[in-house]
Amino acid sequence: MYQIRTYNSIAIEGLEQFSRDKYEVASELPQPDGILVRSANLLDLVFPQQLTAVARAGAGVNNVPVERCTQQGIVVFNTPGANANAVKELVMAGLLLASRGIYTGLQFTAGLTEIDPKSLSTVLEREKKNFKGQELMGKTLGVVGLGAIGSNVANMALNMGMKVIGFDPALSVEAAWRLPSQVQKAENLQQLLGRSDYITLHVPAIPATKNLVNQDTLASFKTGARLLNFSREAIVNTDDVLTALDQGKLTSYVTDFPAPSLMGRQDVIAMPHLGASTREAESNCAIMAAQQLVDFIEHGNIRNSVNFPACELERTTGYRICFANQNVPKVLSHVLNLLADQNINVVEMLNKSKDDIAYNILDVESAPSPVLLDAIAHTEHVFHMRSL
Ligand SMILES: NC(=O)c1ccc[n+]([C@@H]2O[C@H](COP(=O)([O-])OP(=O)(O)OC[C@H]3O[C@@H](n4cnc5c(N)ncnc54)[C@H](O)[C@@H]3O)[C@@H](O)[C@H]2O)c1
Ligand SMILES: O=C(O)CC[C@@H](O)C(=O)O
Repeated sequence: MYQIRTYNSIAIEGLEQFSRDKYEVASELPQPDGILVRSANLLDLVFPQQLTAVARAGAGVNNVPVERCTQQGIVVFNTPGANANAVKELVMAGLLLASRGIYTGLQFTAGLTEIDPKSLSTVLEREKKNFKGQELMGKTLGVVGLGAIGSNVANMALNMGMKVIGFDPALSVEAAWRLPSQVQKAENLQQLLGRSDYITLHVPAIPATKNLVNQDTLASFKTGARLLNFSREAIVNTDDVLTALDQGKLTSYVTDFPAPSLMGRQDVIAMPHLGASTREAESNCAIMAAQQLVDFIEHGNIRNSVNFPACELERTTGYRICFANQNVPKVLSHVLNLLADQNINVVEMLNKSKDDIAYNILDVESAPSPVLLDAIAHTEHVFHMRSL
């Protein structure tokens, strides 16, 4: 039996991907083969010896120690795009909340519980001037990060009659194809910031994006701009945003990742990390993460890993050897020689690399002996090996 340890509540549709005759799935398992996680912080977790994979049911992997996983031969998966629509829809709500007096207006009407019913309509009509807003149509939205979410947001904004300008220095070819041609491409971040009435952030939390919005970049914002952060808290310097709000440089800040100092302000719309909290997104992410785990644990196939190369081979024989090694010459040829020395024929093989890591799947005609497997596992530069 394989063991899968869950670190958050995972949608049932995902858990159903693990057949009961092969898997034990629970939140308390000491020696898991795989981990399934959403936002739980694994940064300080000591990984058990036999752990081979961590699957993040979601996009951001800043809660997983990816580099340490790589060093230990642990494959980290995420689920690109699986919750993008859910986030896009909440960004749409965020744009409206930043534009109209919805939030303050709701607070006002909710406070009218004691009012004389006969005067209600008079009071509402008299006070509504306090909650006047502006329309989105014709305004410019700056989208920072044009991946799965950013490109969806760009599309949605165009459909709402906004102009859209985008910035993404590492846009993938796939994401570029998804992007509507009407999205203007900013040459740099400053150009985007200077032209946008609304700015929405859709970048990963990585060292390069830490404090992306800070005192200096805020200086490039249009006076009165509105900022939306559905990415991560670390991307924005909260103190600098508070100063910009106090000085009127920013009109409002909508965030799914509020810091304590933002609470209770009328110009901050703070949400409790709700971006991916829809039935559909939770189900999509859980199914995708679970299927990727199963395919890796049972067949060694790698799809949507953030630290290992994509490597998928349909099974051609009953004996499969998978191994990972530092991406240096002669490792694969050495392993092939070991197999040849034992008269083991390779029927199909795939070798892929990503940065410093190479990963190999070898389908062989006959069963490799434990001694041979041991020799492969101890080949110089090989740091992970499984016989499946
Ligand atoms: N609020 C939520 O619940 C929620 C849900 C999903 C994702 N997220 C966050 O949103 C982030 C983006 O998600 P995604 O699915 O669009 O990921 P993605 O990988 O598809 O897109 C991220 C894009 O950001 C770009 N990028 C990286 N650094 C950049 C920089 N300095 N400037 C501009 N662009 C840059 C990348 O090239 C990529 O195209 C995630 O990493 C996660 O932190 C939040
Ligand atoms: O699991 C969640 O609720 C949030 C996931 C989200 O932050 C992500 O990065 O995909």
